[in-house]
Amino acid sequence: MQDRLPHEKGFHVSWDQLHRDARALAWRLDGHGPDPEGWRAVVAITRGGMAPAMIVARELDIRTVDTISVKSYNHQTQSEPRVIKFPDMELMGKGRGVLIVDDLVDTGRTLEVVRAHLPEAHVATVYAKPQGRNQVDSYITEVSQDTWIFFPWDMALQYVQPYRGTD
Ligand SMILES: O=P(O)(O)OC[C@H]1O[C@H](OP(=O)(O)OP(=O)(O)O)[C@H](O)[C@@H]1O
Ligand code: HPA
Ligand SMILES: [Mg+2]
Repeated sequence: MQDRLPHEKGFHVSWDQLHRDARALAWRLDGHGPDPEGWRAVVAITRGGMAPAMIVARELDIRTVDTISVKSYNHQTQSEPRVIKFPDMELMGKGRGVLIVDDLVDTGRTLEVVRAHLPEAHVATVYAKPQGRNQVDSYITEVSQDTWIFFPWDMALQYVQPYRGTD
């Protein structure tokens, strides 16, 4: 993470906001599957995609939920991202009718690798940055490239000094 920071701006997402945005994503996807019976499975990109994927699967009544895991770093040196855990590929096929869900797209490198294995799947993220936006079929909110998105699972409530400090 060190090499991704500092970003100029921070976009802090609460659990409540994430829930609303993931629901909005589900509603947007409803009825837009390639087949009349609707989306047949959700594949979450671990780990950040798991919370939004659960919310999307719940809203759209999809019971087949699987995961894909992509490793971008080898110890501390950056390497080509590769899949280290696949979903059930017999079930997923080329991805037709499958929703791939992640929390966000940044550079798009993660999605590029995932798409190569499930080329017919629909890729949906809750948030998107411009550099990776063309790797995503559906998203809810765009933030600028120099914004770091802070997710609720990476944050905690803590005391802050009043704006007008006391001496
Ligand atoms: O578009 P990219 O530049 O590839 O970045 C986006 C990916 O990076 C983050 O995951 P990360 O690899 O940090 O793992 P995590 O989900 O386990 O936190 C995020 O959850 C996306 O999956
Ligand atoms: O903006 C971000 N926030 C959290 N994780 C990330 N992984 C890549 N970009 C981001
Ligand atoms: Mg991730």
